[in-house]
Amino acid sequence: MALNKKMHPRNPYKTQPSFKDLAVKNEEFRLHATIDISGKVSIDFKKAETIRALTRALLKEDWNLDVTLPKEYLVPTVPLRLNYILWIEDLVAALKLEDTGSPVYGIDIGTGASCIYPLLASRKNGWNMIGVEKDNTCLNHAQQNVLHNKLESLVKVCKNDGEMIIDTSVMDGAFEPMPTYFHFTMCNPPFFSSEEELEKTHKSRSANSPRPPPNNARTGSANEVVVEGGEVAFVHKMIDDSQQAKDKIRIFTTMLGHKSSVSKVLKYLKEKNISEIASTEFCQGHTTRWGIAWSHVEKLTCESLSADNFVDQKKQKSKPPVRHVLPTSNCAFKTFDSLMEKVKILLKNLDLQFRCVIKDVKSIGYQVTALNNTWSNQRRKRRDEQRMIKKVGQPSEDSSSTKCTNSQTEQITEVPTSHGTNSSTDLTDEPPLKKAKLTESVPLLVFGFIIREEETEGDSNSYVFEMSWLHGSGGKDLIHQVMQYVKNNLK
Ligand SMILES: C[S@@+](CC[C@H](N)C(=O)[O-])C[C@H]1O[C@@H](n2cnc3c(N)ncnc32)[C@H](O)[C@@H]1O
Repeated sequence: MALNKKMHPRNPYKTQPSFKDLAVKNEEFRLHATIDISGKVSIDFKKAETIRALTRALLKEDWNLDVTLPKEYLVPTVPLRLNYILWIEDLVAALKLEDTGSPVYGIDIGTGASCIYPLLASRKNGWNMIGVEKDNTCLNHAQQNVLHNKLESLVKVCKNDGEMIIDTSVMDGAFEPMPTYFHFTMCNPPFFSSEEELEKTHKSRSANSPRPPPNNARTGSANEVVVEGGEVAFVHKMIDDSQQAKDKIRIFTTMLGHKSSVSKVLKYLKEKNISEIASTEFCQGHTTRWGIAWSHVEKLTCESLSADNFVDQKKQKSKPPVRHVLPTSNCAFKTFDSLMEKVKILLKNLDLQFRCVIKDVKSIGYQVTALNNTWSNQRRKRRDEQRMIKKVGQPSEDSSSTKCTNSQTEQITEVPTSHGTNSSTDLTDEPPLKKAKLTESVPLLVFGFIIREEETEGDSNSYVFEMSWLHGSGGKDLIHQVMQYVKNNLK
């Protein structure tokens, strides 16, 4: 799996998984792995069985999902599926749909035999998902996969046998209580218009094509990947259907398999007077896919949903993250858990909204939102505060600006934060996200913040901090300031 740097910043497979570790942990995968004389473990991506074993192993070992992938059916690649889910996380977060306090509800159109998107989205984020499927065999397998992984309270599988691709009747009674609306739809549509096109695409890339032959074995039945008119016709129909579903679903999204389809779909959205549009690329290894999102919510003024802005966002994302490496030997926090407690205190002190998006034993990733700049001029604010204390003889009521030095953080655990009722004595609780209307102004800064412990040569490990700008009115340079604040307060 040649993975590249253009993956979503929070995609855990940005760093190629160790096949050696996977082979040690997972017996089924081990049977497909070979080890060379230098001890390097590799696999043959041209064999469908091997791809299947790899996907099953990653789902099992990284996501605790035991998924049956029937022969002759599409084998989903996990890094790509995550790239799509992570993008939806960004859309949901940037639109503040989550902030209404209700759980997230989504619909996966054409969920396939694996039911991969609902399983991953519910396991990873606790989202409530409906997987819709037309093909009976896929439907049965999808249902079994949900039951086998005990996710039936979060994932419902529904048959679609009507003409509509987006049919809101699947929402009726799926969840109790019924949500007022669903947050999003997602779809990996059949890409091809005929079996000939499918064959041609595959062959043209293997013989005299200037493009290199596909690295991976082809998987999937014609039923799954072929539809009349191909993906463009399928998505156009989905756009038409979305008009009728606009009161019940906030964002509609789809993946596209051909670059040439992107401009056609964007043009169609414009023709339908849909102005709230976003697009992105999903990059993983040698394969690129495209994502399109649209919304019918009127006056949905969120810059992350505008196509132009999204292009900028993409450019920003491809820039390397701001990084800080701190050897554990130079750090007061000797365990990863104690460091994380400290980081959370720092984020809370700055009044930043944050939610965990990836978690592992030695790594954690947050999406962080700043509505205001609370990190600049901390020293001056502290001096003013001290002067006030001396003058009045007691701390001022707004003590939030005094919460930033190491010496004070231990007391902070007893001090109510400016979230009002949220006294942060329990540091494991993340602050609740503030309620916001969809039309509320754009945040100053939204960034991904990954902290992990890395093995380094010698006696001590290092803590690595990475901040990746996502969007926000203040521009990307602000993350340097936030990183500086974190550095200053971790000494
Ligand atoms: C390319 S596969 C995607 C499977 C899975 N979501 C994945 O990403 O691996 C497309 C799926 O959509 C299903 N499908 C095609 N038309 C559909 C429709 N109108 N409604 C629901 N599912 C449909 C196919 O049966 C197939 O399982």
